[in-house]
Amino acid sequence: MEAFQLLTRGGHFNKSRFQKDVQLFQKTEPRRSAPSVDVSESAELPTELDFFKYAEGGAGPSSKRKASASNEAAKKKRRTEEQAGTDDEDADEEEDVPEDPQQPLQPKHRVTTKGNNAPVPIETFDDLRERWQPPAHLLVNLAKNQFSQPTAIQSHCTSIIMEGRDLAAISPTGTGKTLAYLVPIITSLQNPASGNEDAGKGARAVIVAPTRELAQQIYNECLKLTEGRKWRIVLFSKATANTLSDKLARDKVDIIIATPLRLVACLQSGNLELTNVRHLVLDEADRLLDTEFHDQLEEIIAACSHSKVQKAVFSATLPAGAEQMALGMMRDPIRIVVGLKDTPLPLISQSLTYVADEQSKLPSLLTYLARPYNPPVLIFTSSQPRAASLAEELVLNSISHVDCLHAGLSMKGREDAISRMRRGESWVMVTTDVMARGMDFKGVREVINYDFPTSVQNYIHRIGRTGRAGREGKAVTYFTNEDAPSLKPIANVLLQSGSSVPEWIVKLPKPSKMKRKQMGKVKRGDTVNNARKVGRNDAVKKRDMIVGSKRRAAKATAPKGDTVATGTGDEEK
Ligand SMILES: Nc1ncnc2c1ncn2[C@@H]1O[C@H](COP(=O)(O)OP(=O)(O)OP(=O)(O)O)[C@@H](O)[C@H]1O
Repeated sequence: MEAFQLLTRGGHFNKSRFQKDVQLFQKTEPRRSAPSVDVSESAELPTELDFFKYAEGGAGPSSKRKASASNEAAKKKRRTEEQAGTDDEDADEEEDVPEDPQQPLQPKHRVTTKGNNAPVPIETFDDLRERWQPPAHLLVNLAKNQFSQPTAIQSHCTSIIMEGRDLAAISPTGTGKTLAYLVPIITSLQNPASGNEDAGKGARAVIVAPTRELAQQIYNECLKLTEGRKWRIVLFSKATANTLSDKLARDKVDIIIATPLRLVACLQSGNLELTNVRHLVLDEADRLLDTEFHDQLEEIIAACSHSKVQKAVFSATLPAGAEQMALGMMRDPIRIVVGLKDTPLPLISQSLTYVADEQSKLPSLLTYLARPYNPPVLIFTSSQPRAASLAEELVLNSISHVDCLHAGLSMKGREDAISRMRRGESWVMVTTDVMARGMDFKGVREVINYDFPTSVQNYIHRIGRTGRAGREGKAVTYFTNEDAPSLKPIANVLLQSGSSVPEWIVKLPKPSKMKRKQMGKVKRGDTVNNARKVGRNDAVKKRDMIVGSKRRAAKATAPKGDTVATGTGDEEK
């Protein structure tokens, strides 16, 4: 009877009487995968992270206070620098450059200029009209696209390019660098004093970008600004390269927008001359000046042989080596930096999330996506197979509107994915670094670095896909035990741009040169879910067994002397 009562109506269990037994049951279950820890919120070193033996100092309550103090100090330092216009990294270089009293105050970002006789920047697009008489349709198109005021980089670059000066421009992601060169180029090509007389003798401006997607985006911006007027703007592809084999057709071209490979292929085939080029722009210059593109860039630069060719490089990041290379190919250049070099805008709230190991990333991401988030989210992985694998996993886990874009897709596949993203049909876009630079999707509110970035620059460009054109954004970066040696430089970027970092990360020693070189070289599998890989391996084994047993059966029944086909399962498929 007592047992029946217990089973049907339940019984009272005296917890205080059986306290010891209760404690036994209160022990937490071991977890299948390590939990993720958003370390930006917590100043203490989580116990799971004790493997960072080199994290100096304890993580008691006092260190918590210190952590917030150091974060606060970093924020304060940044505020002071922004107000006073000092830049640690650039301080030495700037010493002999007096502040130009004629420069208008930039409302949001300080601007540092280096070089002889930097021209006075424009304050409004009306200034552009008064000083250089741009084509009327350009001003109409600016207004039509709600570009009412130039951004800081546009104010400065417009007058620098209009005055015929070579230029290295560094400005944070999403601050309008594309228009900073397109507006003055369109103005100057229309202007009799600066290039109009050479019209009809071949391309007068060449804009080079590292990816096809970015070249396409620049082309679209160019079309917006030139609408209503017959400009011949060419986005280089195999098809246009064929059209340009006709000299009459190519002489009419005004502006070429291309990736280095396509351009060089056309130059080498003898179907293109760049001798009439007045403006050569390298967008994402540090990427273009990388070893991968180096030879092609040299060829393009050599082909732009006009005595008055003006060179300009643009990027949100320009490491010292790339900057030296860029300035080395210029005449009396002006270097301009908006904000702090290699620092994202504080509009992007950044955080680091500890995920222990590769296998814990997927559960962490699924937990993240199970909570309310702001679509579209851009998720960066380190390789094409990983991007495809992660997208597949998300779909299998019922995440809605998942999309994938990487360079391994067909051209049509890539274009379609970009269009879906622009139409707002993709809520979760899984991608690779092909999307890390330059791509402008205004609506991207969150970026997740599923795989740790390969360098500080890579980090800045990836997270710069959000927080564009004055909007706020959020960036989350997963890190595993293996990423530990690369954590410090990224944490410094967070601090520099006003996001908080716990004390134990701040205290990590600066990685050695060798460790820095190894950044981004962590080996990761092609699939993001090993369990599924095991499933696949089993399937392959099963298939091979069936093939083997069929072969044996065929051999047994075959009349003596007949040969039986042998081979691997793949061949039989
Ligand atoms: N003057 C302006 N007024 C308002 N919006 C602008 C202005 N100039 C550019 N924008 C918008 O700002 C966004 C970012 O511009 P853009 O892509 O040129 O940035 P970027 O600095 O080149 O970024 P990245 O470093 O990522 O390449 C775009 O959506 C663009 O339309």
